[in-house]
Amino acid sequence: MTQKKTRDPKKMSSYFQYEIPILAVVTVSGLIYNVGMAAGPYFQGQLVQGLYDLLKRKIPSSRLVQLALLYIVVIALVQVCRAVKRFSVRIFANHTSRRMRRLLYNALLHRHFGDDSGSLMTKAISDVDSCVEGMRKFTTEVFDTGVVMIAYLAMLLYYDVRLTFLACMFTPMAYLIANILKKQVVKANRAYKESESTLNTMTLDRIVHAMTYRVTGREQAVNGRYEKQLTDYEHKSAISNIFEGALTPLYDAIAMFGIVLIIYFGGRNVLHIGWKAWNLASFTTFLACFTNLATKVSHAAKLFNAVQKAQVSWVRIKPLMSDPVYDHYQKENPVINELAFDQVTAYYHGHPETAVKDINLTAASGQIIGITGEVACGKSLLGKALIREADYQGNILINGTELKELSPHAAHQWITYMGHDPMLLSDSIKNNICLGDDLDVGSYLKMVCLDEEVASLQDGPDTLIGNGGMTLSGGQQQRVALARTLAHAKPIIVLDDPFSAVDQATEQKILDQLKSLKGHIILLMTHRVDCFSQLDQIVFINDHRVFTGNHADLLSQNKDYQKLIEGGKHHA
Ligand SMILES: Nc1ncnc2c1ncn2[C@@H]1O[C@H](COP(=O)(O)OP(=O)(O)OP(=O)(O)O)[C@@H](O)[C@H]1O
Repeated sequence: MTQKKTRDPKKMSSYFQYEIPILAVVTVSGLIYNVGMAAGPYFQGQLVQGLYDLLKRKIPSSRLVQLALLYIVVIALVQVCRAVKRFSVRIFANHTSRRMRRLLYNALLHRHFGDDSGSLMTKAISDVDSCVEGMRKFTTEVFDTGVVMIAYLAMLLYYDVRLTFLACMFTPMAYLIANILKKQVVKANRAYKESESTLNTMTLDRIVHAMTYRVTGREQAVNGRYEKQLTDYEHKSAISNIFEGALTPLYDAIAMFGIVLIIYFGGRNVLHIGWKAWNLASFTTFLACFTNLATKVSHAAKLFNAVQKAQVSWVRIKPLMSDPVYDHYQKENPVINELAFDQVTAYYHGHPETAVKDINLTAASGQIIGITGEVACGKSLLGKALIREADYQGNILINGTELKELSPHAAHQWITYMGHDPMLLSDSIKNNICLGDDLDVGSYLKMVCLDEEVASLQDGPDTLIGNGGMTLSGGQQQRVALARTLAHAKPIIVLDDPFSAVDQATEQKILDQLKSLKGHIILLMTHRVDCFSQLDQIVFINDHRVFTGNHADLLSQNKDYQKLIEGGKHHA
């Protein structure tokens, strides 16, 4: 799929720039809606005046009905614009959320964050949500607060300049107080977010290491620490909520003082002893406009809170938003003709004792290579050498080019890797597979025989799977990870033990799907050797050495391989 390159993902303005067309719709509908909102007080005033005139028999009742109908039509139009605006803002937020998530997933795919990547990403995703929510509120409130306030203010000034200034004096006062309290709101929110984050980490740690803590007698100490953190979290969340919840009514109350002045001076205007000569309509319109304006002041404070919250989250995700590696990829995957290992000796960095020697293999497009051997013989090592997480001597050649001569970005165009740990995100099944791309998730679920199981879930592919995919079984987690790998498959696919948690019948079905893939070389590291007779070549690692050939030849020539196969069959 094509995705426009993010200009500077570390700048928040870039995310607005991308959505200029939809923001244009927001602007037009937002302006009509909010300027139209000022029509409400105008019509209310006219209706009050009309009612008064009707009672005094100055106008016929049909005139009032006409006015009421016109009011309904105008309000209906304004509401249509409101719906269009809200819908467009949602689209803007969805696009932005997708773009940010995509960058995060990209960072996950291409950068090493240690073993904690899954939970790091899960926290980052929740930050993206708060950040986008802040951007959405900002975009909404620019119109619903900013524009509408200008419209109301213009109306007030039109009716009585002096009274407008007098009554509106209290509005800047509310802002001033909001500004003074700003630091406290941010501080309380930051403390709350930090406490929440620590609690999340501790919860995860408590679940993951529950057994270890129990066995080593540390369970009580851990529980104690956890309870303490929970109390801290409750305390900080309460303070943060008090700041957020209590401030709005305070701003409202201050801003509403102006009403007293309007009733007094406006009353004088109606009695024709004030600054202006008003009728009932003017008084009602002025009062309604002011009340609406004052209410909007509190929205401005809300907007400020939302932006502050978004900023806290943005600061945390910003470092992850850089380097959109995806954008360096070519649109089409390159074509693989041959992958060759030529006299390769591979070993983990700084651990020559792990070396596996004599790796010689030439694989062609469309082949599946089975890699096996005893436990801890170095099967993963071969895949790790390909993604440069392990060292090697000799040559690994992709279409004749030495792997070490390729830049990390270029190398990434060639290889997709699925390791032991599925590293699933606390997100939906669909998002875990698509990682922000527009893909037909159904076809990938089918490839890994997960389509029926997912269809039976209440939300189907949109089902949320919890941290690390904990609401799924081990086999399901493995198949979601495999679907993700296949959904982003490059010409060389490395699958390290992808079937360890699935039954043999399912394994066979998935293997049939893998066999039907065109244009790939698949390296399949596995202990499960029953399918080996169906594979194109076998790499057998034994005692730090590698033997390559087809299954039948190895079986007849290599006694250790024979033993392994017999053992495998025995265990199957
Ligand atoms: N990052 C590492 N650094 C150093 N040594 C490692 C590292 N990872 C694994 N090893 C060691 O290297 C050897 C080969 O490990 P590797 O995981 O490649 O084997 P494997 O055949 O894939 O294992 P398994 O049968 O468990 O899948 C083992 O002795 C292991 O302890």
